[in-house]
Amino acid sequence: MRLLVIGGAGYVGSVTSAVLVEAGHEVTVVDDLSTGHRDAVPAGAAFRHADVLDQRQLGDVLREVAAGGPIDAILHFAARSLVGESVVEPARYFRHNITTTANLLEAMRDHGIGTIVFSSTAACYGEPDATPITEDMPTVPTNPYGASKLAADQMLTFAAPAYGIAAVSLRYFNVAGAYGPQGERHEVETHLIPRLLDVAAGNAPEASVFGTDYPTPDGTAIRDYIHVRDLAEAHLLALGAAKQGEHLICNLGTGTGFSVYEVLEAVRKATGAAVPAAEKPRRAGDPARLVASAERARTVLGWSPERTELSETVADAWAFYRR
Ligand SMILES: NC(=O)c1ccc[n+]([C@@H]2O[C@H](COP(=O)([O-])OP(=O)(O)OC[C@H]3O[C@@H](n4cnc5c(N)ncnc54)[C@H](O)[C@@H]3O)[C@@H](O)[C@H]2O)c1
Ligand SMILES: O=c1ccn([C@@H]2O[C@H](COP(=O)(O)OP(=O)(O)O[C@H]3O[C@H](CO)[C@H](O)[C@H](O)[C@H]3O)[C@@H](O)[C@H]2O)c(=O)[nH]1
Repeated sequence: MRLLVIGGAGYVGSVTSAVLVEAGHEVTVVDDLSTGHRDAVPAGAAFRHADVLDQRQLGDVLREVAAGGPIDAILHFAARSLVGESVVEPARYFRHNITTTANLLEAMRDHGIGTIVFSSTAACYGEPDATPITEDMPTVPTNPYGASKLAADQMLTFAAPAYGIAAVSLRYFNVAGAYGPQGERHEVETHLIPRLLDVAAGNAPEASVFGTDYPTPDGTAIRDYIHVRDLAEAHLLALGAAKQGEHLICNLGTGTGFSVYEVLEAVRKATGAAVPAAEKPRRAGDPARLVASAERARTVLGWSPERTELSETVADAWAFYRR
């Protein structure tokens, strides 16, 4: 397939681009490098620098790429995705995450592009009453980031039949790990594993454990850490499963949760470093427990995660960090 990967210079987008290229697809990455890196784009993919918030820039890229042959599908990873920042800049988050999606959907209609795979998030569910989380549970986001992603999902639900396109939203839980030279490299890093690796490497003095009074066995928050390589495979399967006029939503997680203390232990083991950690108050808006049911992804996409050992995921992240 001829594919456009919007946001393919970022963490998840670069790993997925590498897997798509390996599978024999023709990939063009479109990215404004606002949080991504030019050198993260795999060698076998073409690159176009453009901001998809700007319809003119997007139109220029589409015309240029389509001149070489029809575009079969778009994978849309581009977003503002820092939960804490979204709480202080809600309008910016809504504008970015909704407008990028709206621009891409209208461009698909205008250029006859039939399929979109969208990066959605577990943050759409907010504070669920129960785990594992299935796609039919209530979506009540607790922060503007999750709300803006949910709004984009809803846009896809209406746009799929209206424009006759095939849409798939993949709701990632906590993405972790790396795939060779592609990994997590955010300038502003809020995610647990890379922050712990910073301490292990001596680049930060001490780790923070946000909240030790959650109703969980050890008092720290539980998350479902999905290996980025497994996540990338799901995008390949989603391209095959997408149906014209329909919007499919699938959770992607392992179905197993680990607490912050368990992740800290895994990082200490993988790195051999002491990783001193201080107990801090809860981070605003953090749910106690987010664990996916990936049953729908299993049955509809034929997907199942293969890298479910936390130790392996952390070891891959550490190997990338040390490069
Ligand atoms: N990392 C996670 O744990 C996680 C979890 C759930 C969902 N997600 C979603 O997955 C997607 C990818 O996340 P990530 O961690 O790889 O983020 P990232 O910031 O590493 O990647 C996003 C990429 O999009 C590019 N981009 C942003 N705005 C753009 C624009 N207007 N035009 C062109 N390019 C633009 C950035 O430069 C960057 O390369 C996001 O949509 C995020 O909301 C991530
Ligand atoms: O230094 C840290 C960083 C994080 N945490 C804790 O570790 C857990 C995981 O935090 P992350 O920041 O790694 O990830 P989140 O669970 O906040 O992820 C949320 O935000 C992500 C985007 O940033 C995704 O959208 C994801 O689906 C959504 O649940 C949370 O309990 C957090 O409080 C710490 O204790 N110390």
